[in-house]
Amino acid sequence: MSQETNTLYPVFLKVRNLQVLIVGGGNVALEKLTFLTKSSPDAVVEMVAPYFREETLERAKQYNVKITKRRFRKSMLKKRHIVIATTDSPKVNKRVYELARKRFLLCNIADVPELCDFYMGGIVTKGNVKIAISTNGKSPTTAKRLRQFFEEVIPDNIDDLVQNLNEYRKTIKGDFEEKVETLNEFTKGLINKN
Ligand SMILES: C[C@@]1(CC(=O)O)C2=NC(=C\c3[nH]c(c(CCC(=O)O)c3CC(=O)O)Cc3[nH]c(c(CC(=O)O)c3CCC(=O)O)/C=C3\N/C(=C\2)[C@@H](CCC(=O)O)[C@]3(C)CC(=O)O)/[C@H]1CCC(=O)O
Ligand SMILES: NC(=O)c1ccc[n+]([C@@H]2O[C@H](COP(=O)([O-])OP(=O)(O)OC[C@H]3O[C@@H](n4cnc5c(N)ncnc54)[C@H](O)[C@@H]3O)[C@@H](O)[C@H]2O)c1
Repeated sequence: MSQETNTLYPVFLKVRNLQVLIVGGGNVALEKLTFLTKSSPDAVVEMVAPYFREETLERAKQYNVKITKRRFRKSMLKKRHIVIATTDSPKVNKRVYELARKRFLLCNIADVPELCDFYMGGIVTKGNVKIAISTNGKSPTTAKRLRQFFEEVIPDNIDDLVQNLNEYRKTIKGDFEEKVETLNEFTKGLINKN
């Protein structure tokens, strides 16, 4: 039996430097906006839809998200890096996807894996440490449960280790290779109990 492998390549985007458009303002839009801003409160986002849920408007206000109350238009893809479509019209979602592809924009049609250039993942954040989880689009529920599991088991003070090593690395003398060796020697006990 051949085992499937996840070949997606994860990256950690500086969304404060990117222009993100969310098409739609309903339940799914709120869910995507919530996870996006939870992980990246500094994301630069605009939302376009004729109708917005009250909770979406509240969340948007909290995170300086620009609200545009009208139907999606092609011109709204100008000067955009990423577009996420969440409308209840498969036709509109498909159009967003096709226009985005033409412009080489990264596109996610929420909950429609075949119309996604990337997937949103489960995300665990502890200070400077962030873990992103994907099930290759196969089981969002598993991604959510794994996220909850790692939120529990990763100690809140994991960031102290990062901060301390960041300080320590500034004090080490020597060339690049010596520094790498010192840092590796210093931390090897973290994974090898012997
Ligand atoms: C991780 C997370 C992030 C986020 O949403 O930002 C995320 N989905 C989450 C939850 C969730 N979504 C759904 C359920 C109900 C259970 C279920 O239906 O399975 C639950 C669970 C729940 O809510 O309990 C519905 C759903 N989602 C997709 C489909 C279509 C399909 O699978 O074919 C359907 C069916 C729609 C329908 O019935 O029509 C598809 C996608 N959802 C993804 C991401 C991408 C793959 C991620 C991966 O590789 O694992 C992908 C491919 C595209 C995308 O949307 O990016 C977030 C958890 C965040 C957290 O808690 O930390
Ligand atoms: N609610 C869920 O949890 C859920 C789960 C799985 C699948 N879905 C599916 O996802 C889709 C969206 O669900 P929802 O609950 O967010 O719907 P919703 O009715 O809450 O929101 C739909 C949004 O799309 C907007 N919209 C419609 N036409 C538009 C256009 N031309 N341009 C811009 N925006 C437009 C509406 O104004 C509204 O803001 C539906 O097809 C639904 O069946 C929803």
